[in-house]
Amino acid sequence: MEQQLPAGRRPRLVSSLGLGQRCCEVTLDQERGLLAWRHPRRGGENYFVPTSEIIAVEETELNKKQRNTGKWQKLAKPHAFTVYYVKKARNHRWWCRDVTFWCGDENLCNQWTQALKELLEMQKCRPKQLLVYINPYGGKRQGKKIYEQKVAPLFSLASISTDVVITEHANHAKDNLFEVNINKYDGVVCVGGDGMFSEVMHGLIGRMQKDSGIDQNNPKAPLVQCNIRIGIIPAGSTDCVCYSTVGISDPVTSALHIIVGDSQPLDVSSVHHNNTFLKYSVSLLGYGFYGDILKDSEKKRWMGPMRYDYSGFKTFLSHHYYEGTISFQPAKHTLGSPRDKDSCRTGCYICKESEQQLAEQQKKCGLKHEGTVSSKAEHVFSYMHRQDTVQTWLATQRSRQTEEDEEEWKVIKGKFLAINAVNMSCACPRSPKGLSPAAHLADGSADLILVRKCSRFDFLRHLVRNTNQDDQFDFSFVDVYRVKSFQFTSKLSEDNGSNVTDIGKKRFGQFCRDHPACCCNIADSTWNCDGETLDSSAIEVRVHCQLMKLFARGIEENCKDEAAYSHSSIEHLL
Ligand SMILES: CCCCCCCCCCCCC/C=C/[C@@H](O)[C@H](CO)NC(=O)CCCCCCCCCCCCCCC
Ligand SMILES: Nc1ncnc2c1ncn2[C@@H]1O[C@H](COP(=O)(O)OP(=O)(O)OP(=O)(O)O)[C@@H](O)[C@H]1O
Ligand SMILES: [Ca+2]
Repeated sequence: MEQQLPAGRRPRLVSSLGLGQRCCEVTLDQERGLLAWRHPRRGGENYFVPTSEIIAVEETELNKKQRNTGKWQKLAKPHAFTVYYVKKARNHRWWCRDVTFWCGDENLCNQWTQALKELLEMQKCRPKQLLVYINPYGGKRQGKKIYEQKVAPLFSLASISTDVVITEHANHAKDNLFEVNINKYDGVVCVGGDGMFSEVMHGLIGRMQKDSGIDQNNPKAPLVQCNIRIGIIPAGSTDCVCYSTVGISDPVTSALHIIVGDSQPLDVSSVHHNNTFLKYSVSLLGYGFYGDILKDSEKKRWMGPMRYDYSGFKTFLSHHYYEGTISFQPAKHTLGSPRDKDSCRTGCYICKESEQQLAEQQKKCGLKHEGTVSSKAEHVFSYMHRQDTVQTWLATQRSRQTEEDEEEWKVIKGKFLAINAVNMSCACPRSPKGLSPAAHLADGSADLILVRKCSRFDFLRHLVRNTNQDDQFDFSFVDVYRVKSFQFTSKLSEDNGSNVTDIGKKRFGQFCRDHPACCCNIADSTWNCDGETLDSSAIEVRVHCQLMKLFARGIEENCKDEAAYSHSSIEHLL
Protein backbone atom coordinates (compact mmCIF):
# COMPACT_ATOMS: atom_id res chain seq x y z
CA MET A 1 0.00 0.00 0.00
CA GLU A 2 1.35 3.40 -0.91
CA GLN A 3 0.11 6.66 0.55
CA GLN A 4 -0.24 9.68 -1.73
CA LEU A 5 1.49 12.86 -0.61
CA PRO A 6 1.49 16.41 -2.08
CA ALA A 7 3.75 16.90 -5.12
CA GLY A 8 7.47 17.18 -4.34
CA ARG A 9 7.27 15.10 -1.17
CA ARG A 10 8.55 11.57 -1.10
CA PRO A 11 5.84 8.99 -0.40
CA ARG A 12 5.64 6.72 2.60
CA LEU A 13 5.60 3.00 1.96
CA VAL A 14 3.51 0.88 4.28
CA SER A 15 3.17 -2.84 3.50
CA SER A 16 2.38 -6.04 5.19
CA LEU A 17 5.44 -8.19 4.52
CA GLY A 18 6.55 -11.61 5.66
CA LEU A 19 9.23 -11.82 8.34
CA GLY A 20 10.27 -15.35 9.23
CA GLN A 21 7.10 -17.45 9.41
CA ARG A 22 4.76 -14.53 10.05
CA CYS A 23 3.60 -11.19 8.68
CA CYS A 24 4.41 -7.74 10.01
CA GLU A 25 3.70 -4.16 9.08
CA VAL A 26 6.75 -2.47 7.58
CA THR A 27 6.91 1.28 7.08
CA LEU A 28 9.42 3.36 5.15
CA ASP A 29 9.04 7.07 5.79
CA GLN A 30 11.12 8.43 2.93
CA GLU A 31 10.62 12.02 3.98
CA ARG A 32 12.09 11.44 7.42
CA GLY A 33 14.41 8.63 6.35
CA LEU A 34 13.14 5.99 8.75
CA LEU A 35 12.48 2.28 8.29
CA ALA A 36 10.26 0.69 10.94
CA TRP A 37 8.69 -2.67 11.60
CA ARG A 38 7.19 -4.55 14.49
CA HIS A 39 8.71 -7.96 15.01
CA PRO A 40 5.93 -10.57 14.88
CA ARG A 41 7.68 -12.54 17.66
CA ARG A 42 10.03 -11.22 20.37
CA GLY A 43 7.02 -9.71 22.20
CA GLY A 44 6.09 -7.54 19.23
CA GLU A 45 9.25 -5.45 19.63
CA ASN A 46 9.38 -2.38 17.38
CA TYR A 47 12.42 -1.63 15.26
CA PHE A 48 13.36 1.81 13.96
CA VAL A 49 16.31 2.19 11.63
CA PRO A 50 17.25 5.61 10.25
CA THR A 51 18.10 5.17 6.56
CA SER A 52 21.43 6.87 7.35
CA GLU A 53 22.23 3.72 9.37
CA ILE A 54 21.30 1.18 6.70
CA ILE A 55 24.42 -0.54 5.39
CA ALA A 56 23.03 -2.25 2.30
CA VAL A 57 19.88 -3.66 0.68
CA GLU A 58 19.97 -6.83 -1.39
CA GLU A 59 17.42 -8.87 -3.31
CA THR A 60 17.48 -12.27 -1.63
CA GLU A 61 17.10 -15.72 -3.15
CA LEU A 62 15.32 -17.91 -0.65
CA ASN A 63 16.88 -21.28 -0.21
CA LYS A 64 15.02 -24.56 -0.52
CA LYS A 65 14.73 -25.11 3.22
CA GLN A 66 13.22 -21.68 3.80
CA ARG A 67 10.77 -22.20 0.95
CA ASN A 68 9.54 -25.52 2.27
CA THR A 69 8.51 -24.28 5.67
CA GLY A 70 5.56 -22.29 6.97
CA LYS A 71 3.85 -19.72 4.81
CA TRP A 72 6.42 -20.03 2.04
CA GLN A 73 4.74 -23.21 0.88
CA LYS A 74 1.58 -21.34 -0.07
CA LEU A 75 3.42 -18.95 -2.41
CA ALA A 76 4.24 -20.01 -5.95
CA LYS A 77 7.44 -17.94 -5.91
CA PRO A 78 8.13 -15.78 -2.89
CA HIS A 79 10.20 -12.63 -3.42
CA ALA A 80 12.46 -11.33 -0.71
CA PHE A 81 14.94 -8.60 0.15
CA THR A 82 17.42 -8.23 2.98
CA VAL A 83 18.24 -5.01 4.80
CA TYR A 84 21.62 -4.80 6.57
CA TYR A 85 21.60 -2.14 9.26
CA VAL A 86 23.45 -0.77 12.29
CA LYS A 87 22.32 -2.18 15.60
CA LYS A 88 23.52 -0.14 18.57
CA ALA A 89 24.46 -2.17 21.63
CA ARG A 90 25.85 -1.26 25.04
CA ASN A 91 29.03 0.78 25.52
CA HIS A 92 28.88 2.44 22.07
CA ARG A 93 29.33 -0.88 20.28
CA TRP A 94 27.75 -1.20 16.84
CA TRP A 95 26.84 -4.45 15.12
CA CYS A 96 25.75 -5.14 11.57
CA ARG A 97 22.38 -6.91 11.71
CA ASP A 98 20.13 -8.06 8.89
CA VAL A 99 16.45 -8.64 8.40
CA THR A 100 14.79 -10.39 5.43
CA PHE A 101 11.28 -9.43 4.37
CA TRP A 102 9.29 -11.40 1.80
CA CYS A 103 6.07 -11.17 -0.17
CA GLY A 104 4.37 -12.89 -3.07
CA ASP A 105 4.16 -9.80 -5.25
CA GLU A 106 7.32 -9.23 -7.29
CA ASN A 107 6.37 -5.62 -8.05
CA LEU A 108 5.92 -4.79 -4.40
CA CYS A 109 9.26 -6.39 -3.55
CA ASN A 110 10.96 -4.37 -6.31
CA GLN A 111 9.26 -1.20 -5.14
CA TRP A 112 10.73 -1.71 -1.67
CA THR A 113 14.28 -2.50 -2.78
CA GLN A 114 14.19 0.37 -5.26
CA ALA A 115 12.98 2.88 -2.65
CA LEU A 116 15.58 1.74 -0.11
CA LYS A 117 18.41 1.80 -2.65
CA GLU A 118 17.43 5.29 -3.78
CA LEU A 119 17.57 6.46 -0.17
CA LEU A 120 21.04 4.94 0.19
CA GLU A 121 22.17 6.68 -3.01
CA MET A 122 21.13 9.97 -1.44
CA GLN A 123 23.65 9.53 1.42
CA LYS A 124 26.33 11.66 -0.24
CA CYS A 125 28.69 11.62 2.72
CA ARG A 126 29.35 7.87 2.34
CA PRO A 127 32.75 6.86 0.95
CA LYS A 128 32.90 4.83 -2.24
CA GLN A 129 36.65 4.47 -2.66
CA LEU A 130 39.08 4.08 0.24
CA LEU A 131 42.83 3.77 0.59
CA VAL A 132 43.67 1.31 3.39
CA TYR A 133 47.01 0.98 5.21
CA ILE A 134 47.51 -2.05 7.45
CA ASN A 135 50.32 -2.24 10.01
CA PRO A 136 50.84 -6.00 10.39
CA TYR A 137 53.00 -5.49 13.50
CA GLY A 138 50.84 -3.12 15.61
CA GLY A 139 49.40 -4.20 19.00
CA LYS A 140 49.05 -7.97 19.14
CA ARG A 141 50.03 -8.27 15.45
CA GLN A 142 46.46 -8.98 14.44
CA GLY A 143 45.95 -6.05 12.03
CA LYS A 144 45.83 -8.07 8.81
CA LYS A 145 43.55 -10.72 10.26
CA ILE A 146 41.21 -8.13 11.80
CA TYR A 147 40.92 -6.32 8.48
CA GLU A 148 40.38 -9.43 6.37
CA GLN A 149 37.92 -11.13 8.69
CA LYS A 150 35.94 -8.28 10.22
CA VAL A 151 36.26 -5.20 8.04
CA ALA A 152 36.74 -6.17 4.38
CA PRO A 153 33.45 -8.16 4.25
CA LEU A 154 31.53 -5.12 5.56
CA PHE A 155 33.19 -2.77 3.05
CA SER A 156 32.31 -5.12 0.23
CA LEU A 157 28.72 -5.45 1.49
CA ALA A 158 28.48 -1.65 1.40
CA SER A 159 29.95 -1.61 -2.16
CA ILE A 160 33.06 0.29 -1.07
CA SER A 161 36.13 -0.32 -3.26
CA THR A 162 39.50 -0.35 -1.58
CA ASP A 163 43.19 -0.16 -2.43
CA VAL A 164 45.00 -1.98 0.37
CA VAL A 165 48.64 -1.42 1.31
CA ILE A 166 50.26 -3.67 3.92
CA THR A 167 53.08 -1.61 5.33
CA GLU A 168 56.59 -3.00 5.13
CA HIS A 169 58.37 -0.56 7.41
CA ALA A 170 57.72 2.42 9.69
CA ASN A 171 56.82 5.58 7.69
CA HIS A 172 55.73 3.52 4.69
CA ALA A 173 52.16 4.87 4.89
CA LYS A 174 53.30 8.44 5.54
CA ASP A 175 55.73 8.52 2.60
CA ASN A 176 53.23 6.83 0.33
CA LEU A 177 50.63 9.51 1.05
CA PHE A 178 52.93 12.14 -0.49
CA GLU A 179 52.95 10.21 -3.77
CA VAL A 180 49.47 8.75 -4.34
CA ASN A 181 46.76 10.37 -6.40
CA ILE A 182 44.85 11.40 -3.31
CA ASN A 183 41.88 12.87 -5.17
CA LYS A 184 40.94 9.36 -6.23
CA TYR A 185 39.86 8.56 -2.67
CA ASP A 186 37.03 9.55 -0.35
CA GLY A 187 39.05 8.63 2.69
CA VAL A 188 42.09 6.90 4.11
CA VAL A 189 41.80 4.03 6.58
CA CYS A 190 44.55 2.92 8.93
CA VAL A 191 44.52 -0.47 10.60
CA GLY A 192 46.77 -0.31 13.64
CA GLY A 193 47.25 1.76 16.76
CA ASP A 194 47.80 5.42 17.60
CA GLY A 195 51.26 5.32 15.97
CA MET A 196 49.80 4.13 12.70
CA PHE A 197 47.09 6.77 12.85
CA SER A 198 49.75 9.38 13.54
CA GLU A 199 51.66 8.30 10.43
CA VAL A 200 48.61 8.63 8.20
CA MET A 201 47.71 11.97 9.77
CA HIS A 202 51.26 13.29 9.17
CA GLY A 203 51.10 12.07 5.58
CA LEU A 204 47.78 13.77 4.86
CA ILE A 205 48.38 17.04 6.71
CA GLY A 206 51.94 17.22 5.34
CA ARG A 207 50.74 16.58 1.80
CA MET A 208 48.06 19.25 2.13
CA GLN A 209 50.57 21.87 3.33
CA LYS A 210 53.11 20.93 0.67
CA ASP A 211 50.52 21.20 -2.10
CA SER A 212 49.41 24.58 -0.71
CA GLY A 213 52.96 25.92 -0.45
CA ILE A 214 52.95 26.18 3.34
CA ASP A 215 56.21 25.80 5.23
CA GLN A 216 55.59 23.41 8.14
CA ASN A 217 58.83 24.55 9.80
CA ASN A 218 57.32 27.93 10.50
CA PRO A 219 55.62 27.54 13.90
CA LYS A 220 53.31 30.46 13.13
CA ALA A 221 52.24 29.26 9.71
CA PRO A 222 48.47 29.02 9.40
CA LEU A 223 47.84 25.45 8.32
CA VAL A 224 45.39 24.41 5.62
CA GLN A 225 42.57 22.10 6.74
CA CYS A 226 42.75 18.53 5.58
CA ASN A 227 39.37 17.37 4.31
CA ILE A 228 40.05 13.78 3.43
CA ARG A 229 38.65 11.85 6.36
CA ILE A 230 40.70 9.22 8.19
CA GLY A 231 39.10 6.03 9.47
CA ILE A 232 40.76 4.12 12.31
CA ILE A 233 40.36 0.37 12.58
CA PRO A 234 41.81 -0.23 16.04
CA ALA A 235 44.51 -2.89 16.16
CA GLY A 236 47.11 -1.27 18.41
CA SER A 237 48.14 -1.24 22.06
CA THR A 238 46.32 1.84 23.39
CA ASP A 239 44.00 2.93 20.55
CA CYS A 240 43.36 6.17 22.39
CA VAL A 241 42.27 8.22 19.35
CA CYS A 242 39.74 5.59 18.32
CA TYR A 243 38.38 5.13 21.86
CA SER A 244 38.12 8.88 22.51
CA THR A 245 36.27 9.58 19.26
CA VAL A 246 33.99 6.53 19.05
CA GLY A 247 33.67 5.42 22.68
CA ILE A 248 35.04 1.92 22.14
CA SER A 249 37.98 0.21 20.41
CA ASP A 250 36.15 -2.24 18.22
CA PRO A 251 37.00 -2.90 14.56
CA VAL A 252 33.39 -3.65 13.51
CA THR A 253 32.04 -0.49 15.17
CA SER A 254 34.73 1.63 13.47
CA ALA A 255 34.11 -0.01 10.08
CA LEU A 256 30.40 0.83 10.39
CA HIS A 257 31.15 4.48 11.24
CA ILE A 258 33.26 4.61 8.07
CA ILE A 259 30.52 3.02 5.94
CA VAL A 260 27.77 5.39 7.09
CA GLY A 261 30.13 8.28 6.32
CA ASP A 262 30.38 9.89 9.75
CA SER A 263 32.53 12.97 10.11
CA GLN A 264 34.22 14.28 13.24
CA PRO A 265 36.57 17.28 13.10
CA LEU A 266 39.65 17.08 15.28
CA ASP A 267 42.04 19.63 16.77
CA VAL A 268 45.70 19.05 15.96
CA SER A 269 48.69 20.54 17.79
CA SER A 270 51.85 21.39 15.89
CA VAL A 271 55.09 20.88 17.81
CA HIS A 272 58.24 22.87 16.94
CA HIS A 273 61.72 23.35 18.27
CA ASN A 274 63.88 26.28 17.14
CA ASN A 275 61.81 26.94 14.02
CA THR A 276 61.96 23.30 13.06
CA PHE A 277 58.83 21.22 12.75
CA LEU A 278 58.92 18.12 14.96
CA LYS A 279 55.48 16.50 14.94
CA TYR A 280 51.73 16.90 15.07
CA SER A 281 49.79 15.61 18.05
CA VAL A 282 46.09 14.83 18.54
CA SER A 283 46.04 12.94 21.81
CA LEU A 284 48.79 13.13 24.45
CA LEU A 285 51.89 15.26 24.57
CA GLY A 286 53.41 14.06 27.81
CA TYR A 287 56.68 14.99 29.52
CA GLY A 288 57.97 13.28 32.66
CA PHE A 289 55.87 10.26 33.63
CA TYR A 290 54.34 9.37 30.23
CA GLY A 291 57.52 10.31 28.35
CA ASP A 292 59.62 8.06 30.57
CA ILE A 293 57.16 5.17 30.25
CA LEU A 294 57.28 5.45 26.46
CA LYS A 295 61.05 5.65 26.28
CA ASP A 296 61.45 2.56 28.45
CA SER A 297 58.66 0.64 26.71
CA GLU A 298 60.15 1.13 23.22
CA LYS A 299 62.91 -1.32 24.22
CA LYS A 300 60.24 -3.83 25.19
CA ARG A 301 58.12 -3.79 22.00
CA TRP A 302 58.31 -7.59 21.91
CA MET A 303 56.09 -7.64 25.01
CA GLY A 304 53.19 -6.17 23.00
CA PRO A 305 50.63 -4.00 24.87
CA MET A 306 51.91 -5.37 28.22
CA ARG A 307 55.07 -3.30 27.78
CA TYR A 308 53.23 -0.21 29.03
CA ASP A 309 52.26 -1.87 32.33
CA TYR A 310 55.81 -3.11 32.87
CA SER A 311 57.40 0.27 32.07
CA GLY A 312 54.59 2.07 33.90
CA PHE A 313 55.35 0.18 37.10
CA LYS A 314 59.12 0.80 36.74
CA THR A 315 58.62 4.51 36.00
CA PHE A 316 56.23 4.87 38.91
CA LEU A 317 58.86 3.40 41.27
CA SER A 318 61.64 5.64 39.89
CA HIS A 319 59.53 8.70 40.81
CA HIS A 320 61.59 11.14 38.75
CA TYR A 321 60.63 14.78 38.67
CA TYR A 322 61.81 17.41 36.23
CA GLU A 323 62.39 21.09 36.59
CA GLY A 324 61.39 23.50 33.90
CA THR A 325 59.30 26.44 32.80
CA ILE A 326 56.04 26.28 31.02
CA SER A 327 54.41 29.33 29.47
CA PHE A 328 50.99 29.22 27.87
CA GLN A 329 48.18 31.26 26.39
CA PRO A 330 44.81 30.50 27.98
CA ALA A 331 42.11 29.57 25.47
CA LYS A 332 39.65 32.43 25.85
CA HIS A 333 37.70 31.77 22.66
CA THR A 334 36.13 28.55 23.92
CA LEU A 335 33.15 28.30 26.25
CA GLY A 336 34.22 25.30 28.32
CA SER A 337 36.61 24.67 31.18
CA PRO A 338 38.63 21.53 32.06
CA ARG A 339 36.70 21.25 35.35
CA ASP A 340 33.31 21.03 33.61
CA LYS A 341 31.13 18.13 34.65
CA ASP A 342 29.86 17.58 31.09
CA SER A 343 32.00 15.83 28.51
CA CYS A 344 32.30 16.37 24.76
CA ARG A 345 29.58 14.31 23.07
CA THR A 346 28.16 13.89 19.55
CA GLY A 347 26.95 17.28 18.30
CA CYS A 348 28.81 19.09 21.13
CA TYR A 349 27.73 22.76 21.24
CA ILE A 350 31.15 23.94 22.43
CA CYS A 351 32.86 22.38 19.39
CA LYS A 352 30.08 23.75 17.15
CA GLU A 353 30.75 27.24 18.46
CA SER A 354 34.46 26.88 17.59
CA GLU A 355 33.49 25.58 14.15
CA GLN A 356 31.40 28.69 13.59
CA GLN A 357 34.26 30.97 14.61
CA LEU A 358 36.51 29.13 12.16
CA ALA A 359 33.93 29.37 9.38
CA GLU A 360 33.69 33.13 9.91
CA GLN A 361 37.47 33.54 9.67
CA GLN A 362 37.52 31.50 6.47
CA LYS A 363 34.57 33.35 4.97
CA LYS A 364 36.34 36.66 5.47
CA CYS A 365 39.06 35.63 3.04
CA GLY A 366 36.81 33.90 0.52
CA LEU A 367 37.54 30.33 1.57
CA LYS A 368 34.73 27.82 1.43
CA HIS A 369 34.11 26.42 4.90
CA GLU A 370 34.75 22.70 4.95
CA GLY A 371 32.68 21.81 8.00
CA THR A 372 30.30 19.72 5.98
CA VAL A 373 31.48 16.68 4.10
CA SER A 374 31.74 17.15 0.38
CA SER A 375 31.75 14.66 -2.45
CA LYS A 376 35.07 13.80 -4.13
CA ALA A 377 34.41 16.19 -7.03
CA GLU A 378 33.61 19.01 -4.63
CA HIS A 379 36.72 18.21 -2.66
CA VAL A 380 38.89 18.68 -5.76
CA PHE A 381 37.03 21.85 -6.62
CA SER A 382 37.36 23.34 -3.17
CA TYR A 383 41.04 22.49 -3.22
CA MET A 384 41.57 24.45 -6.48
CA HIS A 385 39.45 27.20 -5.05
CA ARG A 386 41.79 27.25 -2.09
CA GLN A 387 44.78 27.63 -4.39
CA ASP A 388 43.26 30.91 -5.61
CA THR A 389 42.61 32.29 -2.17
CA VAL A 390 45.42 30.73 -0.18
CA GLN A 391 47.49 33.93 -0.25
CA THR A 392 44.61 35.97 1.22
CA TRP A 393 44.10 33.28 3.83
CA LEU A 394 47.79 33.26 4.75
CA ALA A 395 47.93 37.04 5.00
CA THR A 396 44.86 37.34 7.28
CA GLN A 397 45.92 34.43 9.43
CA ARG A 398 49.44 35.82 9.80
CA SER A 399 48.14 39.13 11.08
CA ARG A 400 45.69 37.29 13.38
CA GLN A 401 48.61 35.22 14.66
CA THR A 402 50.66 38.33 15.40
CA GLU A 403 47.72 39.77 17.34
CA GLU A 404 47.31 36.49 19.22
CA ASP A 405 51.01 36.36 20.13
CA GLU A 406 50.56 39.69 21.86
CA GLU A 407 47.80 38.22 24.04
CA GLU A 408 48.36 37.20 27.65
CA TRP A 409 51.00 34.54 28.43
CA LYS A 410 51.06 32.83 31.81
CA VAL A 411 54.40 31.51 33.03
CA ILE A 412 54.82 28.68 35.54
CA LYS A 413 58.13 27.45 36.79
CA GLY A 414 58.47 24.36 38.92
CA LYS A 415 59.33 20.74 39.54
CA PHE A 416 56.99 18.39 37.77
CA LEU A 417 56.34 14.66 37.85
CA ALA A 418 54.27 14.98 34.71
CA ILE A 419 53.30 17.63 32.20
CA ASN A 420 50.46 16.41 30.02
CA ALA A 421 48.87 18.36 27.21
CA VAL A 422 45.82 16.65 25.74
CA ASN A 423 43.79 17.74 22.70
CA MET A 424 41.05 15.27 23.56
CA SER A 425 40.02 13.38 26.70
CA CYS A 426 42.55 10.58 25.95
CA ALA A 427 40.04 8.00 27.07
CA CYS A 428 41.21 4.45 26.41
CA PRO A 429 40.49 1.04 27.94
CA ARG A 430 43.07 1.77 30.69
CA SER A 431 41.44 5.10 31.50
CA PRO A 432 37.79 5.04 30.37
CA LYS A 433 37.05 8.70 31.13
CA GLY A 434 40.54 9.83 30.07
CA LEU A 435 43.31 12.06 31.37
CA SER A 436 41.07 15.13 30.99
CA PRO A 437 37.44 13.99 30.92
CA ALA A 438 36.03 17.39 29.87
CA ALA A 439 38.48 18.03 27.01
CA HIS A 440 36.87 18.67 23.61
CA LEU A 441 37.65 17.00 20.31
CA ALA A 442 37.25 20.10 18.19
CA ASP A 443 37.17 23.30 20.26
CA GLY A 444 40.60 24.61 19.23
CA SER A 445 42.16 24.08 22.64
CA ALA A 446 44.18 21.59 24.66
CA ASP A 447 44.08 20.85 28.39
CA LEU A 448 47.42 21.35 30.06
CA ILE A 449 47.76 19.20 33.19
CA LEU A 450 50.66 19.98 35.52
CA VAL A 451 51.43 17.40 38.19
CA ARG A 452 53.95 18.93 40.55
CA LYS A 453 56.46 17.06 42.67
CA CYS A 454 54.61 15.17 45.41
CA SER A 455 54.96 11.94 47.36
CA ARG A 456 54.72 8.56 45.61
CA PHE A 457 51.54 7.89 47.54
CA ASP A 458 49.90 11.12 46.39
CA PHE A 459 50.98 10.53 42.81
CA LEU A 460 49.46 7.05 42.97
CA ARG A 461 46.20 8.55 44.24
CA HIS A 462 46.19 10.90 41.26
CA LEU A 463 46.98 8.04 38.83
CA VAL A 464 44.27 5.83 40.24
CA ARG A 465 41.72 8.63 39.77
CA ASN A 466 42.52 8.54 36.05
CA THR A 467 41.02 5.06 36.06
CA ASN A 468 37.88 5.63 38.16
CA GLN A 469 35.07 8.17 38.52
CA ASP A 470 36.86 10.44 41.02
CA ASP A 471 38.24 13.86 40.07
CA GLN A 472 41.94 13.52 39.16
CA PHE A 473 42.42 17.31 39.33
CA ASP A 474 41.20 17.69 42.90
CA PHE A 475 44.68 17.73 44.46
CA SER A 476 46.78 20.67 45.64
CA PHE A 477 49.69 19.42 43.50
CA VAL A 478 47.67 19.18 40.26
CA ASP A 479 46.75 22.18 38.09
CA VAL A 480 44.84 22.14 34.84
CA TYR A 481 44.47 24.91 32.24
CA ARG A 482 42.71 25.12 28.90
CA VAL A 483 45.23 26.56 26.44
CA LYS A 484 45.61 27.42 22.77
CA SER A 485 49.42 27.35 22.75
CA PHE A 486 52.29 26.66 25.12
CA GLN A 487 56.06 26.45 25.32
CA PHE A 488 58.25 24.37 27.57
CA THR A 489 61.91 24.60 28.43
CA SER A 490 63.58 22.28 30.88
CA LYS A 491 65.90 23.71 33.50
CA LEU A 492 68.80 21.91 31.85
CA SER A 493 68.20 23.34 28.39
CA GLU A 494 67.52 26.77 29.91
CA ASP A 495 70.91 26.64 31.60
CA ASN A 496 72.51 25.53 28.33
CA GLY A 497 70.86 28.48 26.60
CA SER A 498 68.98 26.35 24.09
CA ASN A 499 65.59 27.93 24.46
CA VAL A 500 62.72 27.46 22.05
CA THR A 501 62.55 30.91 20.52
CA ASP A 502 63.82 34.40 21.18
CA ILE A 503 60.49 35.34 22.77
CA GLY A 504 60.84 32.28 24.98
CA LYS A 505 64.42 33.22 25.87
CA LYS A 506 63.39 36.64 27.07
CA ARG A 507 60.46 35.32 29.06
CA PHE A 508 62.27 32.43 30.71
CA GLY A 509 65.55 34.34 31.13
CA GLN A 510 63.81 36.81 33.38
CA PHE A 511 62.53 34.02 35.57
CA CYS A 512 65.94 32.40 35.88
CA ARG A 513 67.40 35.63 37.20
CA ASP A 514 64.49 35.97 39.64
CA HIS A 515 64.89 32.42 40.88
CA PRO A 516 68.48 31.22 41.19
CA ALA A 517 69.21 27.68 40.00
CA CYS A 518 68.07 24.95 42.34
CA CYS A 519 69.91 21.77 43.16
CA CYS A 520 67.80 19.49 40.99
CA ASN A 521 70.26 17.48 38.90
CA ILE A 522 68.02 15.00 37.15
CA ALA A 523 68.52 14.66 33.37
CA ASP A 524 65.84 15.76 30.93
CA SER A 525 62.82 13.59 30.32
CA THR A 526 61.46 12.90 26.83
CA TRP A 527 58.24 14.12 25.25
CA ASN A 528 55.75 11.39 24.43
CA CYS A 529 53.94 12.71 21.35
CA ASP A 530 50.97 10.42 20.64
CA GLY A 531 53.13 7.42 21.50
CA GLU A 532 56.34 8.54 19.77
CA THR A 533 59.34 10.13 21.41
CA LEU A 534 60.52 13.61 20.44
CA ASP A 535 64.21 14.41 20.17
CA SER A 536 63.95 17.75 21.89
CA SER A 537 62.76 18.70 25.37
CA ALA A 538 62.30 22.40 24.54
CA ILE A 539 59.16 22.69 22.46
CA GLU A 540 56.66 25.19 21.18
CA VAL A 541 53.10 23.94 20.72
CA ARG A 542 50.11 25.49 18.95
CA VAL A 543 46.59 24.06 18.70
CA HIS A 544 45.06 24.20 15.21
CA CYS A 545 41.29 24.12 15.50
CA GLN A 546 39.64 21.29 13.49
CA LEU A 547 42.63 20.78 11.20
CA MET A 548 41.48 17.32 10.17
CA LYS A 549 38.48 14.97 10.14
CA LEU A 550 37.79 11.40 11.14
CA PHE A 551 35.14 8.91 10.09
CA ALA A 552 33.51 9.15 13.53
CA ARG A 553 30.77 11.15 15.27
CA GLY A 554 32.21 11.66 18.74
CA ILE A 555 30.91 9.68 21.68
CA GLU A 556 27.14 9.34 21.63
CA GLU A 557 25.11 10.05 24.77
CA ASN A 558 23.92 6.80 26.27
CA CYS A 559 20.59 6.47 24.56
CA LYS A 560 18.29 6.40 27.60
CA ASP A 561 15.20 6.53 25.43
CA GLU A 562 16.20 3.34 23.60
CA ALA A 563 13.95 1.25 25.81
CA ALA A 564 11.09 3.71 25.49
CA TYR A 565 11.71 3.74 21.75
CA SER A 566 11.24 0.01 21.37
CA HIS A 567 8.07 -0.07 23.46
CA SER A 568 6.26 2.79 21.79
CA SER A 569 4.14 1.99 18.78
CA ILE A 570 5.10 2.47 15.15
CA GLU A 571 1.94 4.51 14.60
CA HIS A 572 2.97 6.95 17.30
CA LEU A 573 6.34 7.68 15.71
CA LEU A 574 5.45 7.71 12.03
C1 LIG B 1 47.34 1.76 39.88
C2 LIG B 1 47.19 1.92 38.43
C3 LIG B 1 47.24 3.32 37.93
C4 LIG B 1 47.19 3.30 36.46
C5 LIG B 1 47.06 4.64 35.85
C6 LIG B 1 46.85 4.45 34.39
C7 LIG B 1 46.52 5.70 33.68
C8 LIG B 1 46.47 5.37 32.22
C9 LIG B 1 46.34 6.57 31.39
C10 LIG B 1 46.53 6.21 29.96
C11 LIG B 1 46.55 7.43 29.13
C12 LIG B 1 46.88 7.11 27.73
C13 LIG B 1 47.03 8.31 26.95
C14 LIG B 1 47.31 7.96 25.54
C15 LIG B 1 48.45 8.00 24.99
C16 LIG B 1 48.69 7.62 23.58
O1 LIG B 1 48.84 8.75 22.79
C17 LIG B 1 49.96 6.79 23.46
C18 LIG B 1 50.02 6.16 22.09
O2 LIG B 1 49.20 5.07 22.01
N1 LIG B 1 50.01 5.75 24.43
C19 LIG B 1 50.92 5.75 25.37
O3 LIG B 1 51.78 6.58 25.46
C20 LIG B 1 50.84 4.61 26.34
C21 LIG B 1 50.70 5.12 27.73
C22 LIG B 1 50.42 3.96 28.62
C23 LIG B 1 50.35 4.38 30.04
C24 LIG B 1 50.22 3.19 30.92
C25 LIG B 1 50.36 3.61 32.33
C26 LIG B 1 50.45 2.46 33.25
C27 LIG B 1 50.81 3.00 34.62
C28 LIG B 1 51.04 1.93 35.61
C29 LIG B 1 51.40 2.53 36.94
C30 LIG B 1 51.52 1.46 37.94
C31 LIG B 1 51.64 1.93 39.35
C32 LIG B 1 51.57 0.77 40.27
C33 LIG B 1 51.80 1.14 41.65
C34 LIG B 1 51.72 0.00 42.61
N1 LIG C 1 55.52 -2.77 8.65
C1 LIG C 1 55.97 -2.12 9.70
N2 LIG C 1 57.08 -2.51 10.36
C2 LIG C 1 57.52 -1.86 11.45
N3 LIG C 1 56.92 -0.77 11.98
C3 LIG C 1 55.80 -0.33 11.37
C4 LIG C 1 55.28 -0.98 10.21
N4 LIG C 1 54.15 -0.32 9.83
C5 LIG C 1 54.00 0.69 10.71
N5 LIG C 1 54.98 0.69 11.63
C6 LIG C 1 55.18 1.60 12.78
O1 LIG C 1 54.78 0.93 13.97
C7 LIG C 1 54.47 1.90 14.95
C8 LIG C 1 53.49 1.37 15.98
O2 LIG C 1 52.37 0.89 15.35
P1 LIG C 1 50.90 0.98 15.90
O3 LIG C 1 50.57 2.33 16.36
O4 LIG C 1 50.04 0.40 14.83
O5 LIG C 1 50.88 -0.05 17.12
P2 LIG C 1 51.14 0.09 18.68
O6 LIG C 1 52.32 0.93 18.93
O7 LIG C 1 51.13 -1.27 19.22
O8 LIG C 1 49.84 0.77 19.20
P3 LIG C 1 49.59 2.17 19.99
O9 LIG C 1 50.21 3.22 19.13
O10 LIG C 1 48.10 2.26 20.07
O11 LIG C 1 50.25 2.07 21.33
C9 LIG C 1 53.92 3.07 14.19
O12 LIG C 1 54.51 4.24 14.68
C10 LIG C 1 54.32 2.83 12.74
O13 LIG C 1 55.11 3.89 12.24
CA1 LIG D 1 40.47 20.17 21.90
